[in-house]
Amino acid sequence: MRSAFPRTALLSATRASRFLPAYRPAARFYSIKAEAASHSKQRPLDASRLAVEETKAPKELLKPEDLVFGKEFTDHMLAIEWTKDDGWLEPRITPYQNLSLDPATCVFHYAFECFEGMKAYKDKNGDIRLFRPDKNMARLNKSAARIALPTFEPTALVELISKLAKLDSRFIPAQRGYSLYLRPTLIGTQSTLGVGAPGSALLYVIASPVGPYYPTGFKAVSLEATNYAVRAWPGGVGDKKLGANYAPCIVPQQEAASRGFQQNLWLFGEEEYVTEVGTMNMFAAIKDKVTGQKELVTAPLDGTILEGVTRDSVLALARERLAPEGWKISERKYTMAELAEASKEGRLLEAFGAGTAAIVSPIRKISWKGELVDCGLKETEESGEIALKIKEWMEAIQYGDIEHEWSVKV
Ligand SMILES: Cc1ncc(COP(=O)(O)O)c(C=O)c1O
Repeated sequence: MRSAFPRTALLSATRASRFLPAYRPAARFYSIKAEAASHSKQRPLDASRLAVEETKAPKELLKPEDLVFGKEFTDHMLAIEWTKDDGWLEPRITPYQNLSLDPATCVFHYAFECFEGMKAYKDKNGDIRLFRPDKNMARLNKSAARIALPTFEPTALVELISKLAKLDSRFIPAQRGYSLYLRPTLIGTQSTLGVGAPGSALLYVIASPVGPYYPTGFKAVSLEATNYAVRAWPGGVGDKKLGANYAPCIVPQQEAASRGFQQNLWLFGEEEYVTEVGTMNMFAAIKDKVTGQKELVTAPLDGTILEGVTRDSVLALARERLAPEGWKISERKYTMAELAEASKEGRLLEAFGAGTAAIVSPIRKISWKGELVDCGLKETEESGEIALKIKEWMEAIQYGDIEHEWSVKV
């Protein structure tokens, strides 16, 4: 494979000797003394210090149609250690490899972990593009700050991720619908059972080539509204992308699946506000009972939903392109009862989830309190008009068919 890097960026022999078969975080050398040390010497994340060790055993590429989400990983990974004493150490791109962590490492005990999900796309000229990476960086920093992990310079991490995406670009099939899913992950690595702010951390990024979410076109999903468990609450951490938010969601998801529903819909409070669909933000297109005004509505950022990058993009595109056609675009609280009433009266035009993985995921029915709320699709339809339009608009930007400030060529 041709190097995407100038020779000068390659590791010198002495630096290379620091590479062990697995990462051995500086955490194990972290001492109590370090805790008392001043923060003044902390170095910021600096992309210019990147050291690259290219793999000597490039993986065989799978056929695009055989890709399964999150199962295959590229040849390389990016890793940057942080210590309270020194700040961010030298970023490294190395062959994809195991981590080596002490069993007492705080991430395993107290869930010092946050992550991001973002994608790199190959455009028609073969150039690699990231979609709104600044948004993912901002969210990762917010998540990190909430759980006492270090924050970083967003532009430096985008630069480093860009280098990883470029180096492993052969893994991104050129066909439409394919992309490279990037998973920046930040963990506390201090080895201690004491509960406190980690004195060391590891920020790493792995990359997984992925195919279209709906290889044969949209397939509308049916949901089960969950009102016996709560995903997030005001003042909690449901608006941060912490690993700890995800494991508790699996049982309600399994419950929904056991009754034949593909996803669960998270409701909140006695009012049963609609919040999120599984791991997507939720949108509904409703006609007003009195005025007939068409409204695209999604829950507000009140701490009970994740601040989705797709949600923000859908809102921006809708405000730009649907509002002039007479649509009202709203971020407001709405309830399951409101959806059920609109459905009964034929005013629920369509509903869909929105997230990085699928862009939009049309919804056919929602099971709620023993009734099936119809979300406006005809038997023969798998998507409503708005969801379809939004998917097309988003893809045109992501794949660089049109130049747009959201699509960052690396
Ligand atoms: C809980 C939750 N909500 C919403 C989203 C959608 O966010 P985004 O559009 O940034 O992918 C995700 C996906 O990451 C999620 O995990």
